Amino acid sequence: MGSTITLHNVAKTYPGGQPALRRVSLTVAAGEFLVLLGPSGCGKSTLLRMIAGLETITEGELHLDGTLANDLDPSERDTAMIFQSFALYPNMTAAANIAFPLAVQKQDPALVSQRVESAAHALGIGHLMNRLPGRLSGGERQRVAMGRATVRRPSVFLLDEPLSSLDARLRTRLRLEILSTVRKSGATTIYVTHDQSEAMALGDRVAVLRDGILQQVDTPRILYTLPANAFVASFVGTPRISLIHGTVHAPIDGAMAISLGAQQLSLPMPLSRDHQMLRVMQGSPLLIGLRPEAVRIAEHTRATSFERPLTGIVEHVEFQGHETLLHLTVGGRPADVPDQTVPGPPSRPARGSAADLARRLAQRAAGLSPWQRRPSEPHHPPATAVPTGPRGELVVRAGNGGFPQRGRHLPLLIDVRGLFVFDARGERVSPDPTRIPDL
Ligand SMILES: Nc1ncnc2c1ncn2[C@@H]1O[C@H](COP(=O)(O)OP(=O)(O)OP(=O)(O)O)[C@@H](O)[C@H]1O
Repeated sequence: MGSTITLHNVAKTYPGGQPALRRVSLTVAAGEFLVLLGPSGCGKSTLLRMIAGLETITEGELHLDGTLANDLDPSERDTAMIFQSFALYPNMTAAANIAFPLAVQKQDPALVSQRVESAAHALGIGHLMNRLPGRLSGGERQRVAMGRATVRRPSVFLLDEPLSSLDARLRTRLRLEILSTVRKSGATTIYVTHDQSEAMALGDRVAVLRDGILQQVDTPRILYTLPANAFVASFVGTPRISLIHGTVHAPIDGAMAISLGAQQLSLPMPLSRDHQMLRVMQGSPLLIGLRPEAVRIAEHTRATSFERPLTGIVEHVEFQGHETLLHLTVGGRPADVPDQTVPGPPSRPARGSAADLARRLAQRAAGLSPWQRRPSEPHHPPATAVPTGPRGELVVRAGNGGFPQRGRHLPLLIDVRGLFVFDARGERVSPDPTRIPDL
């Protein structure tokens, strides 16, 4: 059975260096498959190596099954670690390599050969058992390495980009084999990768790291649908979410709208609770996030009650084989993910009834002087308007209606229920904000 791994405010600073990890708190349940995801240098390997006992912990506590493990020797932790470049013993056959950890423990030879056989069978390498590593392909060697790690039946598997040196097809196949092998063993697994599609495919939950700070730990579905911030939103999902600078227009006596620069999206009435909250963001710089599935290419007359019209100009056509992506100019300014800020305590929990929120919003609106109120503006320009601004800031999937030429004007419909709104720090304010700003 797998161990529970608990990190409590764990930090790491290498001698003479910047902090590689800052106060990371995380619990991995027994038997869970957790993926650590983040860009190069964000601290993934450091965290894994600290759990394995290969790196000291500067601050904080690591518990394995409830026991403080900061100072335990690696051999006392019952973990097995697999690296990208896992070295096999070159002069030993695949079978001897797999058997090695048990041979060192002087286990009963009958048990050893039974375990080796079962590991080889599970990994589909039974026919390679008499070969030396030099006569195996990269993928076969990695399977032997997996066999060597699983044969001891550890409580915890720590996998550090084990497949990144393999080609895409083999990677996809082997990751399924890894998943099934560790699932069968019941061990707790932490799998490091910078490949978001691998993370989404494998993880029961995915922990996203950036600059040594844990951004979010959630199931792949929640990471995608409710990213905590613009960094997570842009790191997870292919094609990447389009982020555009925007503002909220909230006239007292008119419909609320989100401005994307040259064009606007009016919000459906009655306003949803999420959209009501956006009223208080009026005047603040925001990042508007649109995933391709919130946008369709269709005549404006075909809009449903949740869709709003926009016009885009085709800037670039990207053929991907299984799909074609269009990069469109809509007259907005593309936004970068804001720089990392160390998360502080929430300013105010986003709880409270919708009625309470509405009352506070009404109070705020009543306090505005007339010159602060904006006249209502048209919600979108005529379809013929040519947006200006930087190029190709909105990425959408081309439908089956052929691939439009560069420069062509396309009618778009945006499902405003699929809008993401982030504040200037990059934190999500819609949908379902994790904090609400002071009114
Ligand atoms: N032994 C070391 N001494 C000093 N600094 C180190 C050491 N190992 C890592 N670092 C630094 O700590 C930070 C985190 O490194 P780490 O290897 O954990 O990142 P990573 O997310 O695993 O990166 P990658 O995906 O490129 O392997 C980086 O800034 C790195 O330069």
